[in-house]
Amino acid sequence: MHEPVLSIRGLTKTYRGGTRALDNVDLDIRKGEIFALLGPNGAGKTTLIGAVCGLVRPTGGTIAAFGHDLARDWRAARARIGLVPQELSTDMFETVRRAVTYSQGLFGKRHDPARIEEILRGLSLWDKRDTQIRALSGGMKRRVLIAKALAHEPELLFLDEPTAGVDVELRKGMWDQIAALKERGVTIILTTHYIEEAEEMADRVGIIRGGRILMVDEKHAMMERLGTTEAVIDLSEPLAALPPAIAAFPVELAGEGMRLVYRGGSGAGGGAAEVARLTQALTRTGIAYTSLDIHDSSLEDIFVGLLGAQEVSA
Ligand SMILES: Nc1ncnc2c1ncn2[C@@H]1O[C@H](COP(=O)(O)OP(=O)(O)OP(=O)(O)O)[C@@H](O)[C@H]1O
Repeated sequence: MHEPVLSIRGLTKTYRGGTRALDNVDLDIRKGEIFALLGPNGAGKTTLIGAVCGLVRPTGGTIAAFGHDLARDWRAARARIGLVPQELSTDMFETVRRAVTYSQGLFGKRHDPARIEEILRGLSLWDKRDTQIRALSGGMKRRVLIAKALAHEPELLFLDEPTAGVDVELRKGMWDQIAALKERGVTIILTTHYIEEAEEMADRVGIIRGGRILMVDEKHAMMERLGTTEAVIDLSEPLAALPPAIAAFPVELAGEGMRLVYRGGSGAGGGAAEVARLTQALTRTGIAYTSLDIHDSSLEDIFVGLLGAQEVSA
């Protein structure tokens, strides 16, 4: 495997007052991937990003980015990292172009107006280049944040809740922009509590809660390993009991004998393939059915199952 672009070991952060926001976090990020860090409010996502971007001073552990130890060689690493924070805190009276130009110079890059034009055009902000940021819509302000983060051409980009509170259309637009960055070879770490976002975008998913990483895996592997398939089969005639050939499947009889409910793992051997075998067994046993409805659990179901429904909606 390639050397990871980011390598975190034993990272711990205890805030003054005693809140342990990160608790012995180990994480490796691969070059070119989109990694989604998924967790409920207060899980430690922003603290983790802050520690890598030099905004939060860790209490313990090490962080290496592009082979540079952050504690010793911060500037060299930071120059290759971009951060899109949750909110714009400064620059309100600056024009879009001046704010992005300022960001370009922050980490030692030379002023490159052509590159700034390219970034602003790519984010549909070129028409607004001479507008003060305070006069922009919320969606445009978010795009300014992305433009600022891209101005010094980072190879690793953090997006902290990139689509929190934005409408569906804008969210899809953001996803397209993030996908385009990946195409250009940028490694992306995004935090979100929209599971749909992780499901749509991520190559790998890490689940964090209470400052601890509970699980890291390829999104597809996670869905396959932890996912389930449910099928509801409406029968033509009520059944008093399940014949043995049917009872061998993970099924239950419901709806006063008029309905079969299948629940199985969605991984290899289970899921749709097993439901197909079940329907064959029904036909062989002479049990007729009128409808079949099958669906796989989503990443959301898995997430809720892991964390508990209350926490996810918190
Ligand atoms: N500056 C601070 N001082 C003290 N405690 C803090 C500080 N910043 C964060 N915390 C606490 O650390 C924990 C983790 O917070 P963090 O903002 O990293 O979580 P998060 O996963 O980003 O949450 P959200 O999804 O709500 O943004 C929380 O309990 C929070 O209250």
